Amino acid sequence: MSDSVIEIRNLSKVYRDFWGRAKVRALNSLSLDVKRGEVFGLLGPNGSGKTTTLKLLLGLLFPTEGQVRILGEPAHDVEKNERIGYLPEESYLYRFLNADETLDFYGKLFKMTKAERRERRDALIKRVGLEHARRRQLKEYSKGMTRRIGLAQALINDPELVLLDEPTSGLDPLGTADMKEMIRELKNEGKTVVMCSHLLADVQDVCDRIAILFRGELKVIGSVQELLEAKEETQLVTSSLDDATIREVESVLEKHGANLKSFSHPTSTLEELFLRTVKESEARPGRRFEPGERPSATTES
Ligand SMILES: Nc1ncnc2c1ncn2[C@@H]1O[C@H](COP(=O)(O)OP(=O)(O)OP(=O)(O)O)[C@@H](O)[C@H]1O
Repeated sequence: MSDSVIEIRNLSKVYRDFWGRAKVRALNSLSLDVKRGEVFGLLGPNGSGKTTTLKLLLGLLFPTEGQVRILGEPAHDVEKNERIGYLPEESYLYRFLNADETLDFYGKLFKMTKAERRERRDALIKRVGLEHARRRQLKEYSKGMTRRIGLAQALINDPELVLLDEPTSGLDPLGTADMKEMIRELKNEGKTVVMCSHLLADVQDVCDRIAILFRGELKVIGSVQELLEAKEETQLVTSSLDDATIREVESVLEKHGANLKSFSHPTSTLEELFLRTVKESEARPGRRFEPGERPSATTES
C-alpha cells in the first residue's frame, strides 16, 4: 500500500463564468503528497485556493488540468468519499434536528444499522463534548457547539482521512484546545488529517507538515519543525552565569562546568514564516521554495 494518502499532480482549476469564459485561476499547477497518518496543514491568504483544493479532493469540483489520487482512487470516484470525513468551512447541517437526530440521519446515509448508529452516535457525542446538549435543536447552538457537532458528523463513518476546513474558527480558547486534542487523537488512531486554517498558532501546534499557497501556487512545503528551525543559529540555555563567565562562555563553556540544560536551534513561529512567504511571493511572483526551504528573515524583497 502506498504511504501517500493524497497525490496531487500539476493540478489547476479555472473557474468560468456563465458563458464559459475563464474568470479566476484558483489553482495553478499544484503538486503535493500527503502521507498516511500525518496531520497536514494547508495555509494561504484569503482566496489562495485552499477550499478549492479540498473540493477537488472530494470530487465536488472537476480540475481544469492535472490529476488527484486520494486513498488510491481518482478524486472523481465518489465511492472513496465513504472513507473520508469532511468538515466544511460553513456548516450545512439541518437546523431543526438535534445532535442525536443529526448523527442518526448521517449514519443512515452510510447505511449503518440502528444498533451501529446508536453506538457510534453516543461515542461521538461524548467525544466532542456535547452530552449536555444532545437533545437541543442545532439552531440554538453556539458557534463552538456547531463546530463540535460538525466534527462528529464528519467522523460518523469512521473515516481514514479527515478534511477539516477552518476547524478552530470561532472557537474560544477552551474549545480550540479541545479541537486540537481531538485532532491529535485522530492522528493517534492512525488517521490522516488535512486542515486549512488561518489560525497559525493552532496549525503550528497540531500539524506535522504544512504547505503555504499564494494565489493558487505552492510556495513553501515541509515539516513544521524543519521550516521553523533556524539552523544557522544555535541557542544554549544554561544555569545562571555571572558576567565574567558569560564573557568566557563561548570558548570555555565546558571548562566552567556550566549545567547545559538544552541545546537546540531556536525556532521562529509559523506566523513569521507565513508573513515572510506572503511578502516574498508578492515581491517575486515566480519564486518557489524547495521542499523544506523557507524564506529567511533576511530574504531581500
Ligand atoms: N464558485 C466559484 N466561482 C468563481 N470563483 C471562485 C469560486 N470559488 C472560489 N472562487 C475563487 O477562487 C479563488 C480561490 O478561492 P478559495 O475559496 O479556494 O480560497 P481559500 O484559500 O479557501 O480562501 P479563504 O481563506 O478566503 O477561505 C478565489 O479567487 C475565489 O474568489
